[in-house]
Amino acid sequence: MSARRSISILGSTGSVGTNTVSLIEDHPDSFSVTALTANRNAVLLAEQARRLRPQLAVVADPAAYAELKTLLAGTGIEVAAGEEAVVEAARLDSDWLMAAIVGAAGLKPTLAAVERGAIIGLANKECLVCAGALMMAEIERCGSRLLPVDSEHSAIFQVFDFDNADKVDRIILTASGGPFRCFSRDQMAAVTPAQAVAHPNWDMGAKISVDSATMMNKGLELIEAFHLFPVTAEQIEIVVHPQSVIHSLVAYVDGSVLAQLGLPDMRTPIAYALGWPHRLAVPSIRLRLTEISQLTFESPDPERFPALRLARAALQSGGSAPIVLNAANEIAVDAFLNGIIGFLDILAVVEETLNRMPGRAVQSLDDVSAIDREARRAAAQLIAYPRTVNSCYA
Ligand SMILES: NC(=O)C1=CN([C@@H]2O[C@H](COP(=O)(O)OP(=O)(O)OC[C@H]3O[C@@H](n4cnc5c(N)ncnc54)[C@H](OP(=O)(O)O)[C@@H]3O)[C@@H](O)[C@H]2O)C=CC1
Ligand SMILES: CC(=O)[C@@H](O)[C@H](O)COP(=O)(O)O
Ligand SMILES: [Mn+2]
Repeated sequence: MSARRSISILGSTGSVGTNTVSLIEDHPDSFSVTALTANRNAVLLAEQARRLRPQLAVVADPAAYAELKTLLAGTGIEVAAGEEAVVEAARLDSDWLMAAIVGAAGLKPTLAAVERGAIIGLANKECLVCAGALMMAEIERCGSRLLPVDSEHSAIFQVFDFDNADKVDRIILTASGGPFRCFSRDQMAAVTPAQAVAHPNWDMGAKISVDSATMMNKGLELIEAFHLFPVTAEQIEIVVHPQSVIHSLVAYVDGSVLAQLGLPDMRTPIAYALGWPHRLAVPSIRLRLTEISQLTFESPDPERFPALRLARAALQSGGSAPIVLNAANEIAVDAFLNGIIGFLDILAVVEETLNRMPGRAVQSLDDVSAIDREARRAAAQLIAYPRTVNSCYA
């Protein structure tokens, strides 16, 4: 790369965010940093800001403002707080933005960056699940560019022949199967949050780790793939591949199947998007085929992992269903992590919320926001849970 690319990171203190920061620090001549945002981890955000010298550092939670301000006093870095300030951070002029907030809370700031035509590295799959059609239309309208960061979608992006999309037979999304791949339903009933977040291959934030354990992550990724690539829902197949080395595949009409392989390390898909259309060097990551004893594949079990059925049905219904699926899942996962409900209750809450909310059309972001709020309330009521975390609009 010749000129330095200016970068903003939404969710810089999270798992994807810290990997992005570390890649930027490994390539000081290639990048400068414009804005960093977190929810409430002011200590880590301030450390990152002192090293990367952004114009602006923002915490979404106003309660963390005083701490951030104190920690960055005298640095000349502007400090702000609140959801609107996160959106303002996304609006600041940068070439490239990493969307790595977790949940539907990432939708509004990501759209703010789309509107100014930025290149977006998209980790936050929930915003495509909730507002995929609206978001893709905005990207087209505003001349923005979406680069998938989710490992499977980065893999597909790298091997999908967009000039011959009609020659694609299907996309094969790989799934690790998560920590409970071989558990019976009875065993799953007793698992703890600590067991659920212990992913066998990937080191990720708590919410996505639980999603991997229920396989709702793959359900969300099915919907994400539908919006990112010119294929029908029926052309997206899910295959369990416990080693997470083949990150996904594209099968063509002539029988050729192209795959992207790599170690299960998010720095690879993040580096691909950060450097795009060039490739960044990440010398510490090397896949050595002779060190891998085997690559295996299985069909997913719909009985033990009902998330796959629910997500596919929501995608096929369209309209409000994917928004309800996502919102109920966010509430249920949060309740599980806080010890309010059991692991199997997560999908029971999602299914019951979908049953209780009649499907309706979605025409605008206001519709998305209203359905999201209603679904959070419905799911929280089902479990008498007082929180409605991470709404796409407060
Ligand atoms: N982790 C991974 O390897 C992968 C993640 N993804 C997707 O990327 C996204 C981020 O995942 P991950 O990094 O694991 O998540 P983490 O929980 O590790 O990090 C989330 C980040 O978002 C911030 N945040 C949380 N809630 C809010 C909010 N309401 N408003 C503003 N900021 C908020 C957090 O701040 P704070 O630290 O202050 O709480 C943190 O910076 C998710 O959508 C996930 O599905 C996709 C593929 C792989
Ligand atoms: C790293 C990444 O992209 C995650 O979404 C990962 O794929 C989770 O693994 P599974 O959902 O396949 O268990
Ligand atoms: Mn993924």
